[in-house]
Amino acid sequence: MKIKVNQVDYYVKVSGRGQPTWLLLHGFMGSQQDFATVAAHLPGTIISVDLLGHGQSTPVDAPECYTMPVQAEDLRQLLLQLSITQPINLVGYSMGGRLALYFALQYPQMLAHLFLESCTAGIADPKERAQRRAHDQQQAQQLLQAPLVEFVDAWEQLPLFKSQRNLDPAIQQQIRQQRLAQDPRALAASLLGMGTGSMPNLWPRLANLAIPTTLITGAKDPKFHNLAQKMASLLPNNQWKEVPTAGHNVHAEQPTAYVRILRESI
Ligand SMILES: C=C(O[C@H]1C=C[C@H](C(=O)CCC(=O)O)[C@@H](C(=O)O)[C@@H]1O)C(=O)O
Repeated sequence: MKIKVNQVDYYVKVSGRGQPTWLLLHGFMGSQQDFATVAAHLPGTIISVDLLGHGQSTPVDAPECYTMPVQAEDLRQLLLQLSITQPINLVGYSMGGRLALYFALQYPQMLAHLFLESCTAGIADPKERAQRRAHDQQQAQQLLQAPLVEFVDAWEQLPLFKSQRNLDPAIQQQIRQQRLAQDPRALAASLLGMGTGSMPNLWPRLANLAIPTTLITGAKDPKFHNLAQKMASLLPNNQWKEVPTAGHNVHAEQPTAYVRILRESI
């Protein structure tokens, strides 16, 4: 179904019923389809959303619409429109994890449990942050000037996704087709508006996040293993679950282990 929030039509899929309630946030170039397998094996009510500019939600090419404050407020209003009044379990993967972390810091009263899969709290060092922002801007320009297929081809070669080559070819193709179906203008705006180089530095705020938090990483993703290790040292109420045979996208590579972590953590 489509839910209008601040002139944006968000595509939302609601499955199951009763408690607990889950909200699942996909990653960059993803959609609610990413979590279809996971959603089918969770108890209660599962809300999957196509984030702004992704999937079937309105493609907007204004970067200022993609900032974390705007997107987190949109998600808050979306939950209110769905009459969600009980604290929910919020699950975010990669870009969706960065947004989930920001949402948790802004609206802690709305959450029962926070799950952060393969994500970061931003970049604290100003020089590193500027370098990343420049990289995000360069990638945004490529999205605007070159065929999307060239961007997707390069993206698939990132070290984070090397372990995905062990996936069933049909699943690999599904992930690829989902990326190719995105609106490149919206993807560029997303990178500029809330890319890792643009998002607020949330590291100083982690010590104040009292919500039970579960960090999830794949052992074949050293970069985000190290980020999770640093987050685990700062979050006051957390557990860290690492899946030995997975890379960056744990839920796609090891869905059974992933669902077990979610179900056993709440
Ligand atoms: C490449 C890096 O950063 C990107 C990697 C993962 C994030 C993501 O959402 C990937 C989704 C997917 O393709 O499965 C993405 C993000 O958080 O927006 C990052 O830009 C890196 O080395 O940090």
